[in-house]
Amino acid sequence: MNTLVTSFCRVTWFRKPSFFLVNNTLFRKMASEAKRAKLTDEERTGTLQPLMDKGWTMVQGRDAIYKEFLFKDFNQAFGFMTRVALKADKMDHHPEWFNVYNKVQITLSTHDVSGLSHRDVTLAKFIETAAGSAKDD
Ligand SMILES: C[C@H](O)[C@H](O)[C@H]1CNC2=NC(N)=NC(=O)C2=N1
Repeated sequence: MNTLVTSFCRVTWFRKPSFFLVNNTLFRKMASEAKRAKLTDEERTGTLQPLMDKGWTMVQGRDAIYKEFLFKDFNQAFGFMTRVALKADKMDHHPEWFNVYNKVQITLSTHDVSGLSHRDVTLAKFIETAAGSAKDD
């Protein structure tokens, strides 16, 4: 725990769980709840379109996104899944996925709000990067 005190403000930062107090107002928790709130219509246009351009599609009958990834072999696919799994656990946000040999099918949605949230967008962006680097394995 770290505390910074100036004449007008007192900031206390807790490492685990990571949140901070500014003049006794709890911040990180609010930010974390906002990340798990359902995306608004305005947020969807800005954040989902770049993912759709990369091949993500909306799941029929569900507020969720989906993409299939193909790799050279199982080794490459599993390397990719390992990177994603570590990130997902750090975020406390887990994908629904299915793997056979070199194929990984991924559905992202936020179960707590029964729909898409900022966490899905963050994880999808990470997945795109991880898929790119897995091809170098
Ligand atoms: C208790 C725990 O924080 C929740 O169950 C987390 C775990 N991982 C999760 N993953 C996903 N995709 N959606 C969630 O709402 C979610 N919630």
